[in-house]
Order: sequence, then structure tokens, then C-alpha cells
Amino acid sequence: MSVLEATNISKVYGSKRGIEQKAIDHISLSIEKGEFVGVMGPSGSGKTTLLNVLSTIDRLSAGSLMINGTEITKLSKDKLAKFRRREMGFIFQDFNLLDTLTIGENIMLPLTLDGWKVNEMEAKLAQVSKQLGIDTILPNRSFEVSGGQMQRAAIARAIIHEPAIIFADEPTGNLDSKSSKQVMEALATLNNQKEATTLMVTHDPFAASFCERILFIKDGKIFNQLDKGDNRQTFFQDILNVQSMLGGDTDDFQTVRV
Ligand SMILES: Nc1ncnc2c1ncn2[C@@H]1O[C@H](COP(=O)(O)OP(=O)(O)OP(=O)(O)O)[C@@H](O)[C@H]1O
Repeated sequence: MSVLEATNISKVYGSKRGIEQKAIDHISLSIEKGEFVGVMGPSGSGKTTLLNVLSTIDRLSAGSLMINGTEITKLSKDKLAKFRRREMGFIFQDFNLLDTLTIGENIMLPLTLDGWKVNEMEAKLAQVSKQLGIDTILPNRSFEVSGGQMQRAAIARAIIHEPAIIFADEPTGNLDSKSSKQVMEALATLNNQKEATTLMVTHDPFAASFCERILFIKDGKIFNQLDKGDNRQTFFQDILNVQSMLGGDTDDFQTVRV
């Protein structure tokens, strides 16, 4: 079953000088339940725009987008906000945790907004935080814990309401290699054990090697697609090969740390 089905989608930005920028150019893609899909491509290729339109943060210029059986382009603003809150989880590069709340309160936020009972929220919090290995830091504030712990808290917040799909934008972008590995292992485990359908934009070939499938974007179009197969090290090398074919960021060519 497709959790996400985008058909012929485009996003065109206007400019003050009247020149249009076609950031997404007639892309069609589908993501099945339980898939872990990565999006890669050179700087300016349209990765963030693709994530933003698929996650309904930004409106499409054209095309159709079905998520969990609902045609997104037909929803009113209010219905869309509710749909987004219930059916989607978000993970950002800079964690986006509120430092006025404890880590536990941050994680429970989607349930608080949805009017859950306190004892039910706490039971769910205990389960999710244990699974992510952050149950001991729940009373802390974000500035008292490490970057890796903050990102695992953000993952807990993204999955606590069991959304249909998780959108992750450079989740390892602000982390050192050890924390990146922990965060990617956490995402991959959630994906394996809970069938958490995930779409992740990344520049990092190491992070991407945890995905099952990578879509490479160039000039707003899908340029190539890679499937993992059964060996992550080979997959990692394949990712580097496509990246070098695409050109772009020299930072992307990292030493192997699989
Ligand atoms: N708000 C906007 N207004 C006008 N043009 C935009 C806007 N946002 C992005 N663009 C343009 O759309 C294209 C795609 O940008 P996007 O940020 O999606 O690329 P990206 O692949 O995520 O890049 P990066 O890896 O550098 O973050 C670029 O040419 C960019 O300049």
C-alpha cells in the first residue's frame, strides 16, 4: 500500500524580477508503507523544496499528492493543519526542541496538542523514550543534553503519535560521526521494528546508507534511483559513485566510516 503518492508534481517560485524558478519539475514518486527512502542531490537541486511540498509545509504549484489515502491539495487550511499534526512526524537538522519545556514535555507535545489523557501520554512517553535510549533525560532541558540525545528526543516526538509518515531534513547535519551513527541506527530500527515510513533528505552518504532506497535529484527532476540490496557497504560505495556523477558538494566525499 502506498503511504505517499505524488503524481506529476511541480513547484515554481516567483521572483521579484518576474523570473520564475522551477524548483521541482514534474516529479512522480510513491512511497510504500514501511519504506525508508532517502533524497540526495547537489546543492540547489530541489531536495528541501521536495521535502517541503511533500510534507505540506509548502503548497504545490501543480500535480496531485495523496498521503494515507487523502488528496492533500483538496484540503482546507484548517483540515490540512490537523492532518499534518496527526499523520506526519518531523525531524529537523537543528532539532527544534523548545528549551522552556523538559525533554519529556517536548516529546509529548503532539499528544498534548491532540488532547490525550495525562496517564496515557506518560505511558506512551515511557515506552518511546526507552526504545530510543533517552528515558533517563526526560526531566532535563534541551541545553543540558548532548546533540545526539536532542535528536533522539526529536525522533521520539516525531513518532510518539504513530504518524503515517516521518519527514527528516538533514537529521545528522549538526551531529558528530558517533551521534550520527546512533541517530541513524535509531531511525533504521524504528523503521524495521515499527514499519515507520520515513523520507529523509541528506547530504551525508553515511546517513543515506541506512535507507532502503535513494532518490537522486538534479535540477528539480529525479535523476537516478538506487536500491540498497543486502550490503550496506556496497550501497555506500554506490551512493558515492552516483554523487560523483552528479557533481556538487565536495564535502559529500567523505572517507568510508560504515
Ligand atoms: N523561497 C524561494 N524563492 C525562490 N527560489 C527558491 C526558494 N527556495 C528555493 N529556491 C530555489 O529553488 C531551487 C531549489 O532549492 P532547494 O533549497 O530546494 O535545493 P536543495 O537541493 O535543498 O539545496 P541545498 O542542498 O543547498 O539545501 C534553488 O535554485 C533555489 O535557489
